[in-house]
Amino acid sequence: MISLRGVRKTYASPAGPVEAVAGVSFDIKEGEFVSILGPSGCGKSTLLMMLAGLEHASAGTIEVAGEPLTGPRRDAGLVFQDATLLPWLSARDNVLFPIKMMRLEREKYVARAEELLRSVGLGDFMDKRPRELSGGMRQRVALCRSLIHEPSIMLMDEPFSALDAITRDEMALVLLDLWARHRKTGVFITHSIREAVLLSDRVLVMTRRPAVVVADVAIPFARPRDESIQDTPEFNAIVAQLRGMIEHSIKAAA
Ligand SMILES: Nc1ncnc2c1ncn2[C@@H]1O[C@H](COP(=O)(O)OP(=O)(O)OP(=O)(O)O)[C@@H](O)[C@H]1O
Repeated sequence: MISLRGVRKTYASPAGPVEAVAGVSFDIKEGEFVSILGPSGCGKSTLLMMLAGLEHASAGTIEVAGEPLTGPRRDAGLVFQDATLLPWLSARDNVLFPIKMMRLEREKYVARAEELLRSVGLGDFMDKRPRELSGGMRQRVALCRSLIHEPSIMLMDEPFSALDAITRDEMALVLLDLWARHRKTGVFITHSIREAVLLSDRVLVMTRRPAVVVADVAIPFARPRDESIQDTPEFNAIVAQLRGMIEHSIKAAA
């Protein structure tokens, strides 16, 4: 579904070129959920922006569904760290906002918006404005908004990192459930190793900037999964293995 070959990104800056991503290659199969872990500032967001078609690669190729990526794609749903909801719209209308932007027929999507909101526990909050919702609720709305137009890919850049620890754990379970229902191809950027292991089929580990992928770890737990897998020795062994890889990649680059 997604294929990267030798993808590089160099930004121009007043202090000279900044090489953010230095030759990344990997494939993601249809329906696979892949997390990307790496040290802060290593180029993860840059990689996601390139996958979204919002940044051009300086070199290399990105293909989505067999076609070279040349710009933003309609069949991708995006979720960022901030929910970025429009304050004057209700939760329902925020979810429906991409439909308006794409000039699709609103009435065809209202039932889907409401079903999505119910599925993340916001059935009683559809008419609320963002200021009447908690941070976790706002991010639930953002998840629903990313799915409203039935995209085949979900691209998520640290969607839970602005939330408190308890809400964050809750949101990982909301996403696990949402993903089980909709089975999109998912790319998830996170700093949380546990979150990555809980949610993913594979975890890619990146080095410090300029980033390359140093490890590609399969997560063997069967689906559907629930939170109880986090208490198993197997889960904790993978978390420890990934933590070791990240520490090693930071030291190696230092
Ligand atoms: N538009 C830009 N112009 C110049 N440099 C940039 C630009 N965007 C990002 N960078 C630089 O590229 C590098 C990678 O940034 P990026 O945001 O992709 O990292 P990240 O891994 O997502 O970071 P974090 O985990 O802290 O969110 C950083 O050194 C950053 O300063």
